[in-house]
Amino acid sequence: MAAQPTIPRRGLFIGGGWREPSLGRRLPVINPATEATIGDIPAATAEDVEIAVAAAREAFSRDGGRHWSRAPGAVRAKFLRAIATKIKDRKSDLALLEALDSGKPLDEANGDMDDVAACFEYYADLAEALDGKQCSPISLPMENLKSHTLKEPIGVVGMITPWNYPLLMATWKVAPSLAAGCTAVLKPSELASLTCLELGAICTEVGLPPGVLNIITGLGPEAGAPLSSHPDVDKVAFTGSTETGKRIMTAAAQMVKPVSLELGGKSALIVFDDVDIDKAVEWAMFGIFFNAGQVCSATSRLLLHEKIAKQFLDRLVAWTKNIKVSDPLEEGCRLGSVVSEGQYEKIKKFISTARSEGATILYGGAQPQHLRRGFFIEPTIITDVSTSMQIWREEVFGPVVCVKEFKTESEAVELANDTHYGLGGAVISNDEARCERISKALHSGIVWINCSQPTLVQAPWGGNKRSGFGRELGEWGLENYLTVKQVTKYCSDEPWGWYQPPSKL
Ligand SMILES: NC(=O)C1=CN([C@@H]2O[C@H](COP(=O)(O)OP(=O)(O)OC[C@H]3O[C@@H](n4cnc5c(N)ncnc54)[C@H](O)[C@@H]3O)[C@@H](O)[C@H]2O)C=CC1
Ligand SMILES: C[N+](C)(C)CCCC(=O)O
Repeated sequence: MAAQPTIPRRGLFIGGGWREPSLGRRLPVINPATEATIGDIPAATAEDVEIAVAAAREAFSRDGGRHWSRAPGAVRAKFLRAIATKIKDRKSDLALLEALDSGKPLDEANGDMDDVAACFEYYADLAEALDGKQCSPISLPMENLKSHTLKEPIGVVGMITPWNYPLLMATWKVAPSLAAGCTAVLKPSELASLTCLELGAICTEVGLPPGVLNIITGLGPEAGAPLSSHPDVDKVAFTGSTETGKRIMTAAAQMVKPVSLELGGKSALIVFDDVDIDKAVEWAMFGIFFNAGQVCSATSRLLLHEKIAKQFLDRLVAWTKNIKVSDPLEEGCRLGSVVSEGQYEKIKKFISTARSEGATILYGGAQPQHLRRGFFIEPTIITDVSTSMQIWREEVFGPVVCVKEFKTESEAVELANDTHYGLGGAVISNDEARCERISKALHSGIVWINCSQPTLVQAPWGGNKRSGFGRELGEWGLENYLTVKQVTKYCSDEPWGWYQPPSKL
């Protein structure tokens, strides 16, 4: 097991320095794998939100924006690359903090830190490329007018992020918004804020201009709500539950503030009868057991062709029995604890409701015998599911997959689309034409073919329906934080000629 680090005691990161929260309150940090309190984080309130937003506003307009918001993208790129380098230098201690804070396996947390660094580097490149995209001419059918566009940073961004990928989900917002020239106030989840606070320390080390990124930890209603309704915040970017997303959108609507929302999901993985069963089983597991299923795009509904269903489930159970469920820091751990007691209770309730509604718990469903402390739940496979059951309809956000069989391709698509959500979807088949057809037929923002979950920083990420709107990552992620200005010039020597000139007499 890795050595337990000291948990840094941080304040709120505002205006380039650390501040105690105005009301002096702090929240405990609980390691969900041991239930031990391992530290605390500041609890910001509306007073702190005021100060943080003011710092971000000042940084946005400092010196007319010469040093940040209107500076060449290359200037901002330098800082983003420096942050990436520091993340890489501190990879193992950040990963350890994140594993202790969230319960995810250390191997996963290490991978997340690689993704964080790669995301900062990617948007450094896009910040540079942005300079070359300015003043792009618009083709017009007349000679006397010329138009071009300017892409400008949207302003001060409020970011409210979840606990499932604490630093990565923050980075998906911080990196592109800073690349665009915005300044920001980040409010990570109270359930896992440690690595986001360390990002503050890194910003200081790389000399990021004060106020460009401010990080305030605290509870949703106390710190997140005043941020989402603040009149001086120009945009809110949110990842989290659909319920909170609705509240944020309502608050932002009062100021006609744009929002981007990356919300829940109930994604389906469709497996046809022409596949290599073991390969498909592994993807099905990765789709729902990775990060203990606490993934917005988790393929939590498994649709199996009836011809292979029995054999597939036998193999799925055999593979699942083999998953190492343990303390996240143990070598080879593949399933850690879920993030909190609240989440643990919620998942257990989902399982008991499924049982009482008549579904079969084919495997798992309880706390593992060997882990009596900590919020661990066995990887769980549920069959005999009907489309009216809660387990089919609602997001569990835990290591729980529900299974249904289908006979035909159209039935599979209909079942996959039978949800209010629209984030991800996946199909496994050796028939390429069928995979193409299904990728078009699924009502979701992301489709995986012959896999589930691989995520590329270059490719757009986001959902439809109640999974939200707006796209993160790729060039779409940068556009999220830019506004397009039209500049039109009259360039004829002739007068416009609409009104009669006054008589010269
Ligand atoms: N799509 C996703 O990535 C995520 C989905 N979820 C879903 O949400 C369920 C509940 O988890 P929670 O942690 O409670 O998610 P949540 O949506 O309440 O929390 C996400 C963020 O929103 C903030 N927040 C909460 N209430 C707020 C408010 N009124 N105004 C502004 N910000 C607010 C939280 O402090 C946190 O930073 C999970 O069981 C899961 O189903 C949770 C986290 C991530
Ligand atoms: C793709 N992955 C697993 C790295 C992140 C998913 C994002 C989310 O759960 O909100």
